[in-house]
Amino acid sequence: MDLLIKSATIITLNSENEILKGDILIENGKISRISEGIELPKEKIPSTKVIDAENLIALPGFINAHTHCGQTILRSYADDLPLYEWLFEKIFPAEGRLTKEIVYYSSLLGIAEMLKCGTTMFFDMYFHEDMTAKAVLETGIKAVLSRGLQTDERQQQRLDETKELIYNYSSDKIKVFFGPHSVYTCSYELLEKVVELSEEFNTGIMIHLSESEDEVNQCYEKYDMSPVKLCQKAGLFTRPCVAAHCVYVDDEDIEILAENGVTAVYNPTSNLKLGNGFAPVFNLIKSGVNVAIGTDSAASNNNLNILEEIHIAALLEKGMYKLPEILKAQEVLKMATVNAAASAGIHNTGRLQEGYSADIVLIKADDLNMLPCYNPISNIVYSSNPSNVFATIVDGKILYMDGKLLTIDEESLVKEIKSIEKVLKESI
Ligand SMILES: CSC[C@H]1O[C@@H](n2cnc3c(O)ncnc32)[C@H](O)[C@@H]1O
Ligand SMILES: [Zn+2]
Repeated sequence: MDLLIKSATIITLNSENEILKGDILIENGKISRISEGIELPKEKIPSTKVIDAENLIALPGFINAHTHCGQTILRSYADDLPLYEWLFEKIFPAEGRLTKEIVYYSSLLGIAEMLKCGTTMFFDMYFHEDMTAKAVLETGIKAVLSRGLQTDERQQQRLDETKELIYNYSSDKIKVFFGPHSVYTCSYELLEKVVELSEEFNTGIMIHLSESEDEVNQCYEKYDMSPVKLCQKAGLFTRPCVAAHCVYVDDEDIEILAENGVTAVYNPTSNLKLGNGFAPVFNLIKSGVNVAIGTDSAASNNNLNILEEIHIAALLEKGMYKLPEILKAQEVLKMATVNAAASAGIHNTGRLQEGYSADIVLIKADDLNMLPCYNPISNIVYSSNPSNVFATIVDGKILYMDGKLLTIDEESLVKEIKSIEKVLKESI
């Protein structure tokens, strides 16, 4: 069914602060027209659903540029720990117990939460990633997926799984990237191999990069250079590269990221919760680095609420520099939309523009916490929460509307998650 969104307040993100009042016509999953007073021809009326958006704000769907959807099942399993203790002593051993079936339901749980927050696409790194792909296709959300890679006796198997993902799932909905986990879990040779393969398969790379002080110190000890320089040396930045965290990057690192068109993904909550500190977001942007925004996983955040991430991102920088104008609301909104799409070379989403995919979030503008509205962009960044999300639309299909998930059976998902929780409580 086609869609006509009538009389919306439209944040296009096409140009600085462009806000229109008008209609959006969606045909065959694409935005075919944005204009005032669109009238449907008679023959189109039966096949077009009309949404009265007089009290709604329409903007590009949010893109969560770094998460681990299959890890949602470990929410609140290991909290208040530093990164390496959290990862090596708690998370990796627990992940050994996660079956394909668990990762499937965990992915559904993560996707359900993201849809309720207005997310239309996410970047993911995990294992049993074919199960995340299955959940993506069933629910209708979009994703850039990667099988996490590490150096050990199963390194080749993980590379083979990445190739299988590419063969089996690459489509309009799913892009597959190579996902070397980090410089501390991957050998230099593996990093080089990933570059070679990403060239061969004409795809990109996502990696955790310079997340903690320990990572950087160990990298200097082992390689006598920073993680950013090591990745550059291995050739990672000759490919489209999405680097999560980038907390401990010095001026030379930032220049390298900017010159090579690397996207840095800001994960403020995860960085705070794991005690890793604050990424130099202002310096990154000022130096020309493309910055996107991500929640990281529900095991380190502990939610997948991109609206909260946007809010925290906008506030942190102001407080750190004691400069409220340093990171404006519109800039943060771009990180969660346009910039993220650009990071994967996807040029038909992240904006509301004719010809683009209809990946749209509709936000209620007349909820109490959204009133009054002198500036819709400010209200979204500083005032909104997931209860204000009215609809999440991907490729013109409504996946969430008025409190209901339309492609996920929420009741049976809750039952499945509770029974998995029971099993995991006894085994991890
Ligand atoms: C091998 S699949 C991906 C792997 O990444 C782990 N992970 C999740 N969050 C983080 C983080 O912030 N830093 C490093 N690694 C992280 C996840 O548990 C999976 O094992
Ligand atoms: Zn991560």
